[in-house]
Amino acid sequence: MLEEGKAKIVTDGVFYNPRMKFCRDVDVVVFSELKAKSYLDALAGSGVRGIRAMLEAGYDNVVFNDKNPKACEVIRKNLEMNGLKAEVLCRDAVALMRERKFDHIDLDPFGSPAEFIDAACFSAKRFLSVTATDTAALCGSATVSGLRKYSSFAIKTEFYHEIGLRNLIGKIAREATKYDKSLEVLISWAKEHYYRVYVRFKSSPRLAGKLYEKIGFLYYCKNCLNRTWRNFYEEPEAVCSCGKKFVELGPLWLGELHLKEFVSNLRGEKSVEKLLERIREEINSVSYYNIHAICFKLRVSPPPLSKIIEKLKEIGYEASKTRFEGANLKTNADVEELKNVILALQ
Ligand SMILES: C[S@@+](CC[C@H](N)C(=O)[O-])C[C@H]1O[C@@H](n2cnc3c(N)ncnc32)[C@H](O)[C@@H]1O
Repeated sequence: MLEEGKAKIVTDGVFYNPRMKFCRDVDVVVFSELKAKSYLDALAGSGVRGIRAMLEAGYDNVVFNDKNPKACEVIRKNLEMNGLKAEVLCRDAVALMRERKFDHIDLDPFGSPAEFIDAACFSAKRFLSVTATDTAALCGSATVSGLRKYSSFAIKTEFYHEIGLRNLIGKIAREATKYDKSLEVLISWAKEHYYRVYVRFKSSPRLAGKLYEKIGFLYYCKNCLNRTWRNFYEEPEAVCSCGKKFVELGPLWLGELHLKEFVSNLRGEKSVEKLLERIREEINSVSYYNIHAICFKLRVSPPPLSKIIEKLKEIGYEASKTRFEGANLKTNADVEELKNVILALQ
């Protein structure tokens, strides 16, 4: 028997990844704030996510689903062991989500969530939370997989984590609008081998059309590392100010990666709070700069990140660390201004 949070679980050979504990720790903090009226753990495995939602986030109308009969047997055992009662279904998740609606749906698949997103956007009344572990397809390392799964073009850049997260949200947003749903991103993050996104839907054909002001293309210059972005209603950009052609990445989500008011209300234990703090600090900008990549171009050694941020702020720009792992910063200064700051710090 294992213990995770307040849950006691057995796995009996059914999938359970202890490395995802942190993800579920954040879940209980986020779910407590959502207070959903019904919840579908669509790809439940051992049921640990839904069980923790019941024990730690006050969720009481929970449906567990997994197409693997062995998983369903384990979920029933785990519910009983934790003194809980809930409906357990052994269905194909897509078929189930086409038949029934839920206030909150969680998708936590093996690899890509792509095949489930359409039905989840149809079925989820208010909230959808999604994990993706096919980071190569999302972030541009596997361009053709990204096209196949997400109908979005990406190449490997030095800000690939953000491309991956924006690619995933972009897919959810595009699938939602055909059901006349708009969305806002409550919180999202990238860690190790996965991305995690929580969105809130709003039904409105007008707002669904307006959502394309937050979906579009990022233009990236491999020569000088400049980037800019345009939404679907704006004229595309072809050439960088350095004279080289831009590479066009997308469609991607260009909107906020979290909702300030929502994140400011969340409180977690130490490691969760560390992530929340980084998210709260991060300024709103579509892509981060990786300091090592810029210094490599400039053939200089990287100054401390905090010094660059301090200097940018001193001369009137916004600047912050990011939620993404690595020597990254966000700023409203353009790449040439950032390069000047780095050179001045040598
Ligand atoms: C990554 S595991 C879920 C892990 C679990 N959510 C957790 O937090 O530990 C994915 C689960 O999805 C189930 N699954 C895969 N395809 C499915 C489908 N089309 N419908 C329902 N369940 C499916 C698998 O049997 C597997 O148990």
